[in-house]
Amino acid sequence: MAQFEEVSKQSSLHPKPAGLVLQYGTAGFRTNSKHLDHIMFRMGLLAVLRSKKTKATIGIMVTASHNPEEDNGVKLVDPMGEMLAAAWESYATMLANAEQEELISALNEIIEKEEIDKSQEASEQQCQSFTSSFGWSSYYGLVTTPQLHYMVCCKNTQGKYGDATVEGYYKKLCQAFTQLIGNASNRTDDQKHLCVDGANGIGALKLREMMTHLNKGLQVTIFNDGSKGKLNHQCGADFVKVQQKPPTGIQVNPGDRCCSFDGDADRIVYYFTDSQQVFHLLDGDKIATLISTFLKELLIQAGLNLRIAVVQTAYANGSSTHYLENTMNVTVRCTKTGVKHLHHAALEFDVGVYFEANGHGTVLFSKAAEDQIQQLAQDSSSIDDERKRAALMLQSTVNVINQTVGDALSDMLLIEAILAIKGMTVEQWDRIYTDLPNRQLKVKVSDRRVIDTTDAERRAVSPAGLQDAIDGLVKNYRNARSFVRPSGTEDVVRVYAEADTQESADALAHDVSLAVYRRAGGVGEEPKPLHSQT
Ligand SMILES: CC(=O)N[C@H]1[C@@H](OP(=O)(O)O)O[C@H](CO)[C@@H](O)[C@@H]1O
Ligand SMILES: [Mg+2]
Repeated sequence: MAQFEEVSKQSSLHPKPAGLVLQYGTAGFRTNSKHLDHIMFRMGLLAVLRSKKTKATIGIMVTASHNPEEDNGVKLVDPMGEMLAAAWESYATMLANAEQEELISALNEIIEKEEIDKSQEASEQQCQSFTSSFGWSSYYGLVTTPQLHYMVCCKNTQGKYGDATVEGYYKKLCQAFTQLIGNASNRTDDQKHLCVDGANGIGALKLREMMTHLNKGLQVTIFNDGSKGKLNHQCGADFVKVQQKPPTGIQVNPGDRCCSFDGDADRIVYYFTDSQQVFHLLDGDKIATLISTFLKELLIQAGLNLRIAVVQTAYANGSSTHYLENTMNVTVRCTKTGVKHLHHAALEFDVGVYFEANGHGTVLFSKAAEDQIQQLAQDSSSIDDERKRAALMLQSTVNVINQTVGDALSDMLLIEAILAIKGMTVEQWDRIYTDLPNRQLKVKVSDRRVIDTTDAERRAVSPAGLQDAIDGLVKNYRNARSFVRPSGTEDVVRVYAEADTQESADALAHDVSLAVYRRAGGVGEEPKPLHSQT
């Protein structure tokens, strides 16, 4: 058929480097940008098929996220703004790795398996979309990843979620924020002030745009705004979380409230240094705790009987899980690493707060929850002032949140509003519970797939004996926990350990790294005791 000839011709202009094999991982394809030309072309093809299948607009995001500048990535966004459906991830991998001459049959295989309409009319449309720059319905240029997710959802819900423009996004979020902080008593300029590390990425530019809609409800100083530093280099949310220290390029005075975005602004972590110059990190777990506590209190005040839960991964600090379950009485679920797993689990509740410890997260409200909140907020009859006020705050909270995906800008507005309403300082927030000291390490092995895990990645089922070894090591420390899993985005095995002291956490992480090295085919030098490794 004509369109396939055209695809063949075009694809030869974007050849696949010989021998290159890539996998659509946790966050799409990601590698050095030099090797991604054919991937971009082929993901355009896949997006057309996905759009045909779902009869909806599909998003394509090109981003390095939290990775170094020379890396890049591409991922597709499904109709409601969620991550690409799992079955299609394997189609993406198949298309990406097909040799030039296999590309058409790979496309045909997808078309057949998914029963995509091949009628004449559909073929003509398909042909047009295949060949005319893949038929972009909108090209948004530079936006944050969550802004794209948001706009895809707006497009496919005929504007019910909001206007499918960046302007519409700012208006919706900022209006909700302004309404929310109407509930905060008079704040000083100091209390309104926040230092933001933009990771030299798109978040810095977009925050600056958003500020013009905020009407002085928040004052920010933006560091690492991309005017000189390199993307994610010694800065950004991932650096701050993993290194447990402030980014370079930011002036932090004791007590200043600071936050870092990652390069595409879908992650956020907060931090401050105290008067002793000690650094305190408020990561995804502390954020989930702050938000879920706020929501739970409002639900009680509003008299709404809705099921609220927090979804975490095995990387969540044990103290956060303990606090949520035992002090807050909130249901906690643990899923595998990767936002799509958390998102999926959060959908099972009326109010599902999900955060990875690294600061990627959001809140999902069920249709029933939104309806009940809305009804109560609009009820002008008999409900008392407290219930009404709580319902209105819940309504604004729903609107300030980007439910499609974790969003640094939206999360930041919500956190700032909660702190303002509660009159809470960053130190008070930090004192809600104390993190268990922890350590993350990486071990290189010849094939990380030899490690298979179960129980939301908390236990290794292979290679034989590894889990027993880990269990034995954990027993040597107090309040200790450790697990290992193959990374989905890097060619390493990740080791996590926590214990009562930093020394113990470091020692346990090292012990477990050695066990992985010895039992799972470690390559290179044996892991050395800590402080020589990061
Ligand atoms: C420990 C950790 O932070 N892992 C990250 C990282 O996945 P790995 O599979 O661990 O490489 O990148 C993912 C994509 O951004 C993110 O979802 C996940 O949380
Ligand atoms: Mg990111």
